Amino acid sequence: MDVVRNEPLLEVERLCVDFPGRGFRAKPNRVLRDVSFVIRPGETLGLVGESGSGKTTIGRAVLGLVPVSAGTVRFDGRDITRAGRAERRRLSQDVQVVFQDPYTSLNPSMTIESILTEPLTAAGTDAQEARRRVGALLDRVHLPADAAHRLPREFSGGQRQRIAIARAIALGPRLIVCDEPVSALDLTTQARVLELFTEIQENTGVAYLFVSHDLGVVRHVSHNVMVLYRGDVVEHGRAEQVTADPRHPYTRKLLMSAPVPDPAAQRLRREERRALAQSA
Ligand SMILES: Nc1ncnc2c1ncn2[C@@H]1O[C@H](COP(=O)(O)OP(=O)(O)OP(=O)(O)O)[C@@H](O)[C@H]1O
Repeated sequence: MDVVRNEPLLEVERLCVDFPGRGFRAKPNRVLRDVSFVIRPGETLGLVGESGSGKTTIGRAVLGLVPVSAGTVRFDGRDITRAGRAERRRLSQDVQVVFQDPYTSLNPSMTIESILTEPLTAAGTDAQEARRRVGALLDRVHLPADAAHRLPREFSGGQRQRIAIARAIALGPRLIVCDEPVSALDLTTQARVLELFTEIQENTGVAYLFVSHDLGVVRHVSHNVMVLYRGDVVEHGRAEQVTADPRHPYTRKLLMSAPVPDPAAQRLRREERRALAQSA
């Protein structure tokens, strides 16, 4: 993928996040240490690492959902680390999120039309105009117009994730934090939803911070990849470089555990894993 060269949209510099330690007088637990990266308009940064490495916390820090202990998060040149409620509301038009679980991220009692008009009316769009835009939003995620009057439970996991994507793009954001957006889906559905993310990016120029534990998924959609291990960045570079020529042993391990449908490639991986285990 060609990286769009431009001024940074999101600049995270030496970000540190602490959570309170467990127990009386316990020291705070530092879960992110000096994390720095840049995302330019139209670009995707894939963030990978095993469970507990701090991926979600980075996304939450960008969304202003966790307090930042040190460092800065700049969006469009402005430090948003300590943005107040009014600025956060303004930012919510520019920065949106798609969560992992398509079964819990949509309100089960709301029709798809209500789910999609909610962000629009909250941002001041007239209710009639908001309803008018629903058909176009559904079309952009390849769902039929009659989906508008149905409830989330009538849709499959992949279709629900399409609805969540339609909601995320309703306000024309410039950045979407995608937190494990395909992890709950089967492999075929994953591939289709990843294709949709790419198509939307090509059509709108939106940037993604794409969080996943699966390097195999991340390399399909990312221009750059950052690998996180226990709160530290251990590798950061162009997606092709990180996946073809990983520098860090942890990245190599992640790469070898990524599922591949091709049996010959899987055999090769098994052999590589065995060789690596013997040399360790
Ligand atoms: N609200 C919180 N309070 C205390 N500790 C937290 C909180 N949220 C996360 N943590 C801790 O911070 C660390 C990083 O968690 P985070 O959810 O960012 O990891 P992750 O890489 O996204 O993992 P997963 O893939 O399992 O979601 C973990 O040790 C976790 O237990």
